[in-house]
Amino acid sequence: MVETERRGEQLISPFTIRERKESSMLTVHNLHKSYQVGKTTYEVLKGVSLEVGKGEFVAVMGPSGSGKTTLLNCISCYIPADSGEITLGNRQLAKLDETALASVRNKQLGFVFQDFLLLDGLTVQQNILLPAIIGGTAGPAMEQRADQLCQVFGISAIREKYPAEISGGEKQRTAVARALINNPLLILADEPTGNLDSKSSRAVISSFEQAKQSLEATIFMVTHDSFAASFCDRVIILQDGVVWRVLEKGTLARTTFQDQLLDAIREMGRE
Ligand SMILES: Nc1ncnc2c1ncn2[C@@H]1O[C@H](COP(=O)(O)OP(=O)(O)OP(=O)(O)O)[C@@H](O)[C@H]1O
Repeated sequence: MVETERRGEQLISPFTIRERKESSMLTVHNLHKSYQVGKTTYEVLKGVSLEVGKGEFVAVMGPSGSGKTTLLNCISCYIPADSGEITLGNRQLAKLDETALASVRNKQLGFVFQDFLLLDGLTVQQNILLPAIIGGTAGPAMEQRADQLCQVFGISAIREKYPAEISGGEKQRTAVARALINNPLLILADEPTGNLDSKSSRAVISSFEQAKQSLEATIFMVTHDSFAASFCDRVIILQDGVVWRVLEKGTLARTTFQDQLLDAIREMGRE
């Protein structure tokens, strides 16, 4: 019998997820995660299943406390899930030891954080090379890749400058270039437009679009921002630790897709 689970209005079949695995960069299957606070156990992820295909730009939205950051932290290998499967490329994360997980974090994942976390004492080029330096792969080939990334993101002219000497938009593009230096399987972005005005948010999203188009990057972004999410191929909405709905952009205009997202969020609030 084919096992299915009803999550809000969405019917999820584990077999649908497995069938699509061939082109998947990330597969999350029936993920559970609880936190223990004193004697109380809080179940935060209650069976999350989702899939991100190679070259897709996917957002996760949902109300505060719905489990978005917890999900991201499990995928990032920062916290262990209680049960379920996370597969990155063709590797199941639960089967890896600490050393292998550290290597996945450094070489196969790229991170973009809300405040970008550039190191003030390093130039733009050195910041971009940082994951390669940490991973022990820095050298002429990586320096060449850093130069290529600077070209892709239009920051070649400022590569010898320090973060204090460049604009906010240039910092954001540097952070996205850094996330791509190791040619990761997946970029994980946690509220990358969270503290930004609309012009700077657009700059971040343009960097992701550029990464997707020029470098076939796969991007998984947690956001509260329907404007940022409306540029994505797909938006996964979490509610109370489960996938409530998945919206596909398809051929819709960005503004129409954003309206659909806002309608869905309003509908969720009425339930
Ligand atoms: N380390 C922890 N220990 C105990 N409870 C936690 C811990 N981290 C998160 N939680 C709880 O788990 C729930 C989900 O948190 P999470 O940060 O994943 O939600 P979120 O959807 O990212 O929220 P937000 O949009 O506000 O960032 C919340 O109720 C939170 O208080």
